[in-house]
Amino acid sequence: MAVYTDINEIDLKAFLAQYDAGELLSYKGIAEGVENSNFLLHTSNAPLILTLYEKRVEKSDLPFFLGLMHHLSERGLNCPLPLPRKDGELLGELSGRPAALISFLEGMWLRKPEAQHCREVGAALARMHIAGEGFELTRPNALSLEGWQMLWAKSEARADEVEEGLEAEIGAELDVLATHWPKDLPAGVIHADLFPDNVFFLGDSLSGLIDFYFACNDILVYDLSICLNSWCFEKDGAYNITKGKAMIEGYQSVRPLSAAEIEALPILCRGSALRFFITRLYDWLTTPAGALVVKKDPLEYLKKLRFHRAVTNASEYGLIA
Ligand SMILES: Nc1ncnc2c1ncn2[C@@H]1O[C@H](COP(=O)(O)OP(=O)(O)OP(=O)(O)O)[C@@H](O)[C@H]1O
Ligand SMILES: N[C@@H](CCO)C(=O)O
Repeated sequence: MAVYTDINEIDLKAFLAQYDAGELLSYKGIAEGVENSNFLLHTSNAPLILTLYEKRVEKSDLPFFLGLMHHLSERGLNCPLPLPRKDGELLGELSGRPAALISFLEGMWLRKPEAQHCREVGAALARMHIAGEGFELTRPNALSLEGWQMLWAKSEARADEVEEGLEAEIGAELDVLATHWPKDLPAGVIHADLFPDNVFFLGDSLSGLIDFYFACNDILVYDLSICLNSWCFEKDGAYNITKGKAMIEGYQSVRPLSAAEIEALPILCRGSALRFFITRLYDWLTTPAGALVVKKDPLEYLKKLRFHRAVTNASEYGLIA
């Protein structure tokens, strides 16, 4: 559940008075999500999402995230649009936390995506990469090689509590990734967390992308590797090559991949599997028992990492040369 910070009606009304958002009719906390506190507001104008940014989001990064949503939305990508206050600022404060109002996107996320949905996600991801061109702010990826090393340093001593032998296995994996991580691939703004719960569909049509709070500048095709990891494996841990093929074809229908990007896919998939393994492991070891948030299973990503380690060629993901 993700309402870490509670709000009261008096403060909320005072907050809303800083916007042209209409009169407050009702509000309720949204249980989904793990990072921030989200509320759905009904006003005499349009419905809105109120987000209170919690501890893992750096306040100094918020102009990047909110500015990016504005930039992408202006370029025709369907994503939430931050509402400016009457003084033009996109960011305010409520209950002692940085807070923003963003437009409500219709749709819901798919619990059981099929290959056709993966194709749409691939195409939408590529459209996002193109729409991100020209965005003037930059943000390095805090969760790339260096960030993984930092989180690992805080977790490695207890890793074997989760599975015997992990300390050695992940230490070796980080060394391989540091040595072989690609350096000269096309880069730009990436979403960096485009999991199924961050993509909305209306029926079978993709209606929008949400949750840009890990967005950053990095290798574009690394973003595709994140989507292959989060959309194209089945619950039993098996890679679904039909979904992978559809996703890559969808991506390439908008932004064809270069030979160098294709060649790098297996190592990028290893990196992105490790990224979610490490953040989940850290949360697993540090979230206090009894916290309201549902902890995500790090071992799901360990399995995926092991799968990618055995991949020798991008064709094993369904890519047809
Ligand atoms: N613009 C929006 N329109 C409609 N619903 C939204 C919007 N933004 C967020 N939500 C709702 O709030 C939920 C949580 O949002 P979000 O994924 O951004 O939270 P989070 O705490 O950053 O989560 P996580 O990083 O775990 O995905 C979404 O699943 C969705 O139900
Ligand atoms: N998508 C991430 C969590 C939040 O960003 C995960 O599944 O580990």
